Amino acid sequence: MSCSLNLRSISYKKGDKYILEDINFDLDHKEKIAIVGQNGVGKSTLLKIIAGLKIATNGEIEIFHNKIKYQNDFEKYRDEIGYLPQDVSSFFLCITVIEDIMFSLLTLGIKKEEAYKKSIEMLKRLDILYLENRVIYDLSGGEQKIVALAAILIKEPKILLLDEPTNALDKKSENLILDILNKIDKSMVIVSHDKIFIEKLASKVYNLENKSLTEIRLS
Ligand SMILES: Nc1ncnc2c1ncn2[C@@H]1O[C@H](COP(=O)(O)OP(=O)(O)OP(=O)(O)O)[C@@H](O)[C@H]1O
Repeated sequence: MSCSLNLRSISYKKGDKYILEDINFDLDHKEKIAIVGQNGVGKSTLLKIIAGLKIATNGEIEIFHNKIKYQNDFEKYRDEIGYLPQDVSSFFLCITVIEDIMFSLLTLGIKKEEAYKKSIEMLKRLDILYLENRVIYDLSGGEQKIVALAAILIKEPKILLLDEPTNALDKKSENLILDILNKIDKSMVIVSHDKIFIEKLASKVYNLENKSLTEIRLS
């Protein structure tokens, strides 16, 4: 089976306490899986380990069947992995919405005119064109979340790691995001407390409890 991600016996220790122990899962190409669990069980920590933002204490990660040995190895996959943090307030690098969305493309070497055109298309797709010239830090939490998602999606990463993509969103925005994510044929790991959202998006659901993952059925 061709996989985007393989996690083998991943553990993570904070101080003298294990937060995660012996975590294993495979994410097939274009598969969408969800991780649920109570507050503080380590869901965000696990996503950060996969994104290369935290180093596992033990265990092994493979990305596209390549073993990640050192944190630097994650650099090779920076453009392939789109990570949406739970709190996006420190996610942005530019002042206005359009600048931030374009920035992702300019760093990929795309010319300014083309980057602008694509960014406008993405804002339209996410129904936030009206935010184009707004200062990001003046936006609501929900608006910031959608802008962050736009900045990630525009780079067309092969793996999406989404931490609570719908918290702070109203029903209309949530449905729009659900529709967009359902249409994206990419591998995804979604952490969410929103069971209805997960049911409509993920083909597998794992519960994180007592430091380990168990596959569950929601209904
Ligand atoms: N920077 C940190 N310093 C100290 N402890 C931390 C830090 N980050 C996370 N933790 C602890 O690690 C544990 C797991 O946190 P994590 O944020 O991964 O949980 P979570 O399952 O994502 O929770 P939530 O559903 O509330 O977002 C918690 O006990 C938390 O207090």
